[in-house]
Amino acid sequence: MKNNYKMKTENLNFYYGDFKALDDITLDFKECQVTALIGPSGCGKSTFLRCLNRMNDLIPISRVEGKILLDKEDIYDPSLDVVMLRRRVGMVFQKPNPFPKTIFENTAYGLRVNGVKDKTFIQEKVENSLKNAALWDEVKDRLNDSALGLSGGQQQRLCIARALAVEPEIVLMDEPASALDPIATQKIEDLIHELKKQYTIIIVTHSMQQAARVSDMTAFFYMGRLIETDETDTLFTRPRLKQTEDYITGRFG
Ligand SMILES: Nc1ncnc2c1ncn2[C@@H]1O[C@H](COP(=O)(O)OP(=O)(O)OP(=O)(O)O)[C@@H](O)[C@H]1O
Repeated sequence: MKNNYKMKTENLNFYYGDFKALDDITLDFKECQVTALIGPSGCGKSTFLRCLNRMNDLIPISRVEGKILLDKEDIYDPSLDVVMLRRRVGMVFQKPNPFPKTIFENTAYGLRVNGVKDKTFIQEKVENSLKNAALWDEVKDRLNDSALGLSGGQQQRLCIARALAVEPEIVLMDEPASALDPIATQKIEDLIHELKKQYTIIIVTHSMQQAARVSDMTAFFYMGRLIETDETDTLFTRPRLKQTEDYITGRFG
């Protein structure tokens, strides 16, 4: 039987030392949908996102309780291969972070790390990933130039191409457009619309307008708790809780 979710958290708690940053979060993400995580600064959105591909493992004082399922598999199961998890659940960060390498090598990076040697395969993947990230036409004649010479918006699309090259199933995006100008932001938003045909996307955004434009579902966090989640149209027009209404109408946060 097919799951009705691609990924799911069950009663997730997360601690930085004694500080409980996430409190009892149960939330699911459906395949090929975009889910936006919104809420005031410090409410735990990025912490939650980073739990989903175990990026928080790198923080020594951190501790997780509860379950996170990818399909039916618990991603915190000791037998799980974390490198494989991060291949399946890719991530794009707030600030574009290309490596000081060529555009081609940035895109091919994950394939090389995963031991792929076939040159033709790598070339095809690089081209496809750059096309999927809506960057190919702008860079196809300078694939061997440094990625650091690209504009901020181009660098961010390159980081998206790099994430796509290893064929993830889920793409996590932590405020992917917050460092970009309105035109570059629009390109990333258009891209998200295209990508959701193939990928499950979870995006943290500070912009409620952006959440309303790009997402199918929205989850509102406040002080480490999931307050309300619903279809985006419903959450923004008919929130069930006063706290959500106050936030989306700008009365706090
Ligand atoms: N490495 C860390 N060590 C200790 N506390 C942390 C760490 N990272 C985040 N926190 C704390 O956890 C809480 C949640 O932070 P988080 O960055 O997840 O919030 P956020 O909603 O993404 O905020 P913002 O919108 O400002 O990015 C905050 O109180 C923050 O200070």
